[in-house]
Amino acid sequence: MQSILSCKNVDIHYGANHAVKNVSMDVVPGTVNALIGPSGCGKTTFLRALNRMHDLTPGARVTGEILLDGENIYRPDVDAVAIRRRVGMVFQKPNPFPTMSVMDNVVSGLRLAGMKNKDQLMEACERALRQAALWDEVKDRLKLPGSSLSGGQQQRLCIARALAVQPEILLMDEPTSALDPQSTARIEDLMADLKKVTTIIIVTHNMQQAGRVSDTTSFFLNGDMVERGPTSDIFVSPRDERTEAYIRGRFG
Ligand SMILES: Nc1ncnc2c1ncn2[C@@H]1O[C@H](COP(=O)(O)OP(=O)(O)OP(=O)(O)O)[C@@H](O)[C@H]1O
Repeated sequence: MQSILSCKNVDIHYGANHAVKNVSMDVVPGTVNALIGPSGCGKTTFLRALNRMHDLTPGARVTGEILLDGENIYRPDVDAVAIRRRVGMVFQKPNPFPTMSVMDNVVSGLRLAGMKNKDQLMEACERALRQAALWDEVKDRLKLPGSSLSGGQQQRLCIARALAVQPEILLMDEPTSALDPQSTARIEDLMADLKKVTTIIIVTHNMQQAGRVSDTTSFFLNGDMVERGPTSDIFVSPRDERTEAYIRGRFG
């Protein structure tokens, strides 16, 4: 199957620190792809390169090619804001706009893109909240501030906000690390449905989570992508002894 995202020889530096080294990977549409590895190995740095978030990081430099539907997202004439609409992001800590209502949070990206029609906005809001498995809990509270929801609901609100603009890819940076086990389980359950509408790349510290939710797993160490493959292969029969040592809990 044709890749939706193709990374070729990607290097990322912060000044003299070579944080990601010559990483290549192809991502198939409609899959969940986990990035795992010990703290500081470059997972988040790599993830943030995939929607040009490093444009906003002083001293960060990305080289190599990152092709979205065959188009290099770093070409000088490509608009980073347009890329971030096509490649959405959910962060570690839920970050809804605190004073905006639930509905305004969800449709904020659509409003920025120029959508004004109230019926269309409402329709898009309901669709995104349903996709994020939050509609039933908030349908009577759409006018309350986003900050009035629980932590787990706020994270699903952020997922809905990211989904509202119908991104081709959703980047998730440890999306459950600030949540309790029950909220974590809800988001993990949600991912199987989300891949029907988008393609997911998720950074996780939690190997059990990677095993539960992902189709492919990539193991990073010291900025190198040591090994990548179907999640079952990586966890059952890794080819590289460093992957094996990590997944057996011998370091990290
Ligand atoms: N904004 C930054 N400026 C300078 N160096 C950075 C910056 N962000 C990360 N680094 C460095 O880049 C390397 C990779 O960090 P990164 O956050 O990508 O690792 P990680 O695998 O996501 O770690 P963790 O699992 O702890 O989040 C580390 O050496 C880190 O100190």
